[in-house]
Amino acid sequence: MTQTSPHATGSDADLITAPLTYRADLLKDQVVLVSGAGSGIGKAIAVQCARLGARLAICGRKADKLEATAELIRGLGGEVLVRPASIRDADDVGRLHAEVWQRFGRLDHLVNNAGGQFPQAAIDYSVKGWNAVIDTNLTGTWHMMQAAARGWRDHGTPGSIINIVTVIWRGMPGVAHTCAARAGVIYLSKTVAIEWAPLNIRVNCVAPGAIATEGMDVYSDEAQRDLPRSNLMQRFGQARDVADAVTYLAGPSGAFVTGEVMVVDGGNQVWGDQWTIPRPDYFGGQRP
Ligand SMILES: CCCCCCCCCCC/C=C/C(=O)SCCNC(=O)CCNC(=O)[C@H](O)C(C)(C)COP(=O)(O)OP(=O)(O)OC[C@H]1O[C@@H](n2cnc3c(N)ncnc32)[C@H](O)[C@@H]1OP(=O)(O)O
Ligand SMILES: NC(=O)C1=CN([C@@H]2O[C@H](COP(=O)(O)OP(=O)(O)OC[C@H]3O[C@@H](n4cnc5c(N)ncnc54)[C@H](OP(=O)(O)O)[C@@H]3O)[C@@H](O)[C@H]2O)C=CC1
Repeated sequence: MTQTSPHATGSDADLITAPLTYRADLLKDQVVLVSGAGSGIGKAIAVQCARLGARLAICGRKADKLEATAELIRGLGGEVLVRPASIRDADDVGRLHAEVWQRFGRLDHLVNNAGGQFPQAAIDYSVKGWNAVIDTNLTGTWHMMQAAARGWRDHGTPGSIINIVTVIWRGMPGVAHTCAARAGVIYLSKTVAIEWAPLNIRVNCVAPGAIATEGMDVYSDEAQRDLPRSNLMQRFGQARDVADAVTYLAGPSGAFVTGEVMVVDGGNQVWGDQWTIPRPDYFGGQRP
């Protein structure tokens, strides 16, 4: 993440030195493809996988951001294929996957992290704005999923897909387009988890709540002030919280998990503001 963002979850130094939750050879020699790895959550996932012994392929639209991530990985002694690509371009995605197989001869995990949206009242969406969010988060993710599955089918090897979505269950006013796209990804994932089980492919999602990354800068100051109050922890989560969930699903711990959505939201799902007893000071004190 950029060092200037108020939502930086930690420095590059933190990414490479923070204590690991998992043993350091957990993903030894496995190949992990991470989209959107030039910043925020994707960068944390890519660097953590490298620290766990994986070889990385990373993509995103902006080469300079990817190079910065690659530098960290190489600094750790890791191997990384850097491939600028837009997940919205199916042909480019096909070429990216072919390059991964050519370079490494295998792919073990695909982490579909690339995505994003902008806040706007749904009634005001332009066709172009709607399409940008759906094409990126739903269709782009699908291009990557299908290319990975075809690779595993053609090579006769197992694989796993982990799609980063978000906590859509209560609706999110202001980002209806992304709620639609992520709901699509979740049920796409559950469905192909069934279709692709005979190919030995597991398909799961990780749904983060509010995580401190520079991606948050697209929201107003007011929204950014309120978002940490959207969960029981009353704070932003960290990119590494999401990276740990991804690692759980990629590692041996995830071997019997498929068609699942792992929620990493500090309790956003159960947080509400209806009290039959006085509201504790922790949550802002008595109701007016
Ligand atoms: C409220 C309830 C809260 C509950 C609490 C829940 C807690 C969890 C909340 C977590 C929510 C999730 C957060 C995140 O995901 S943050 C990190 C993600 N990162 C980003 O979102 C990055 C920023 N976004 C983007 O980069 C883009 O939105 C997009 C991903 C779509 C990029 O696509 P593209 O590059 O094609 O986009 P363009 O910039 O070219 O724009 C295309 C058209 O889209 C319209 N548009 C774009 N931005 C805006 C805007 N700010 N307002 C209105 N319209 C916009 C527009 O039509 C663009 O076309 P034009 O430029 O020609 O007009
Ligand atoms: N931060 C949060 O609170 C939450 C985030 N998420 C999701 O997690 C993911 C990561 O978000 P976060 O790290 O916070 O935000 P960032 O904006 O930092 O990361 C998004 C990444 O996606 C890449 N990307 C966007 N469009 C494309 C595309 N068409 N092709 C390839 N790469 C693309 C961007 O790189 P580039 O610009 O170089 O293409 C960028 O690196 C996103 O899907 C986000 O919506 C979900 C829930 C909460």
